[in-house]
Amino acid sequence: MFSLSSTVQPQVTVPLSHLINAFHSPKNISVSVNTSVSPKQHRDTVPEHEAPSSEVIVHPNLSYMRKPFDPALNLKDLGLSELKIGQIDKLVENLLPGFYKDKRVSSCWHTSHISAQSFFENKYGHLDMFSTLRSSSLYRQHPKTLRSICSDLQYFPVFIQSRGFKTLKSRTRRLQSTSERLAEAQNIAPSFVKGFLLRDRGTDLESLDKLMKTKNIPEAHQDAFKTGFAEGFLKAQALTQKTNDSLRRTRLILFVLLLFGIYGLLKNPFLSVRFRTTTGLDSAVDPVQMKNVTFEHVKGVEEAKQELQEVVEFLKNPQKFTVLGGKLPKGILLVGPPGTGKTLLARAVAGEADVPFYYASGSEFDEMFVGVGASRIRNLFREAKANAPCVIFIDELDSVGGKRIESPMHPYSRQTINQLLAEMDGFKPNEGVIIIGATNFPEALDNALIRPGRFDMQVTVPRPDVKGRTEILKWYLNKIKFDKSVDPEIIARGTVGFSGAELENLVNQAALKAAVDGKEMVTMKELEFSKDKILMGPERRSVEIDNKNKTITAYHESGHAIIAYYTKDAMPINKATIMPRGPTLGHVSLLPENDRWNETRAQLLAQMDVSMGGRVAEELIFGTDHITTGASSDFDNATKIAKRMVTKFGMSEKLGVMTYSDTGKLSPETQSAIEQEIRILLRESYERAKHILKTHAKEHKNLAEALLTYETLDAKEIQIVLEGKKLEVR
Ligand SMILES: Nc1ncnc2c1ncn2[C@@H]1O[C@H](COP(=O)(O)OP(=O)(O)OP(=O)(O)O)[C@@H](O)[C@H]1O
Ligand SMILES: [Zn+2]
Repeated sequence: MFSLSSTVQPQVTVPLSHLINAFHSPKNISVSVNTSVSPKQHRDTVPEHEAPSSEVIVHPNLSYMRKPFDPALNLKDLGLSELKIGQIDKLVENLLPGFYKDKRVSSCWHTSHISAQSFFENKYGHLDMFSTLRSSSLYRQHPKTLRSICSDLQYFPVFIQSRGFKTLKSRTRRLQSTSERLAEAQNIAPSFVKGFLLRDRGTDLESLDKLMKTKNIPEAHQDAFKTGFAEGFLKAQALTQKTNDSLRRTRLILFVLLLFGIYGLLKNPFLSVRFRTTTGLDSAVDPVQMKNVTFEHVKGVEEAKQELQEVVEFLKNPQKFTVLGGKLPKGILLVGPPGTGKTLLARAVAGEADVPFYYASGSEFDEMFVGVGASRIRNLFREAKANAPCVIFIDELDSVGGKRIESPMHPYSRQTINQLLAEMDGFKPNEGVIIIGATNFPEALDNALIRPGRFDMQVTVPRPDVKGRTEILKWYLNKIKFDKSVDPEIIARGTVGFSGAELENLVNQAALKAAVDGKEMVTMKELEFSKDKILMGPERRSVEIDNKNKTITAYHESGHAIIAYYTKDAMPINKATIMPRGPTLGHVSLLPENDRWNETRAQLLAQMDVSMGGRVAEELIFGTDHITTGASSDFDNATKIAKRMVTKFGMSEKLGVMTYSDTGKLSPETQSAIEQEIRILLRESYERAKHILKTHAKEHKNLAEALLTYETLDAKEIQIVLEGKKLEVR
């Protein structure tokens, strides 16, 4: 493996400004108002209502609803943004005499009980007349005249900044003005506030008539002026209607929620507990019928399945078992690493016996409130007993039944454990309730829990062996489309230590990769790809590696490969690549023929030699001055093996068949003897690797060149190159 040391690791950096732009540009494009209001200011201002300006409409649910941005609707330019509602009334009254009276009455209008200054306000609230004015046809006909009217209006005594940034201060100031206050009052404030806000409205305006006269709007155009207003009105009306509808809806929802809250409070003063109790418990005591999951679905854990088989028989017919006086365990503890199928097994037990399955996670019972965890346990068991025979499954049993000292973090854990113990003691073996607990740390469990009569049967669910992994891979491969050439066993051999869940993920990722690449079927290539991805992190195709580093990596990796190929006890090669992945620039993967339960001295030495191959290659090809940092993890690996050989496996003649566990506590002589032995093993290994690479210099060169051309070579291709044959062009 050619590992990247942190000093040379190239980093992909995204300039901060790009990020900022990426986050902000959409907002900036759509609207300029309020984007820079800080969250605090939001909090301070949201209970009130944002003055309806032409761009932003704020709902009480605090979400901003924006009309699509229309650059033509810029009130500020017109000088109309600072207009009072009373002024609008006058304007309309003058422009369209009788307009209010004649207007069609919408079916859902409602009477305000606080009278506003005009009928229009009472009925429609505050409208932004001037945006509608601008969008009307009149504006297009008389842009100049209208603009000057508007600029006159600007000098009316109102001090409202309706665009730009909003501050708390400007907000308060705005509240003292009238038109927006009205709008706010109508939209969100309760009626007594409305009364208060409306009291001091005072608007005495010059009539628009006068204005029109001073601005000399010709007679003939006054009709058009009015029509323009009418058009604008209708548009604005529709908009207000929409806003009001949604406001009403939100208010209704809030009201209902409030009612619920009050009801809860009346029923139980400890509101939060009650809420959590009911919701949490309901979910805990809902049984799931697990007919569809059977032992057939759980692969690679044959022993566990066999042990659980008798539990299934018992659940099918509890009486039959107890007639003879035999006792079945009440509780079964499934012990194993995460993702090995413990939950699946428990479900399969219920499914096989065709009984209800109650699932609960230990962490659900861990409560800050007194008695809640315990009462959940009580409810769970009550439900289960009523529906026996059944299976109760408690995942993460250690988080409820752990040996905890009472800590402030888990104040009532003791109570919860005691409740669990009491419940388990409280029913008879033939009642037909089986409790299955799962844990990754059996040693963390409270001793009281594993006494006879409680969780007294332990079933280990280990990580699958190569046979188990093959079965699991086959099982999940059968759910996707895969090529005939796929050999699950090869993948299984390369995935030592994978759990069932990880293997499922591997197959899934391969399927995704095939889909992304537009393939019709999953092949070995995708499976290998996703295996490497899970083992080593994603490929880093975007990383630009210069030719010099590529060449070094190619020789380094072929060094490993050549040693592996020509050393008798080394594992067979599976693949060599110079594709950067995770923290590495390239790697060679070897595949044990089988899971190795034991390793011989020769095998360990061979592993060390293969590790040395990378650095030796660099030294031989580029010279001592040009060796790189890329071999550090190789040396780690080799040193670990050598150390274990000396201190654990009794494989050093000098130190004999003895183990040395805590090397720090040994005498200085012994320590230095151990160091000496490790050093010798490593040096000899280095020399062996050098010898092989010198002998096969030609093959080494060929392989490195093939890697530079093809980036990745599989076992067969490596063999072809090393036999001196030509690779087929891919
Ligand atoms: N042996 C297996 N056979 C088939 N599928 C498996 C196996 N092990 C795990 N899986 C798959 O992985 C998923 C997760 O496994 P499961 O939740 O049963 O693991 P677990 O041991 O309960 O893990 P945890 O300890 O994290 O709760 C399962 O739903 C299943 O799809
Ligand atoms: Zn290496």
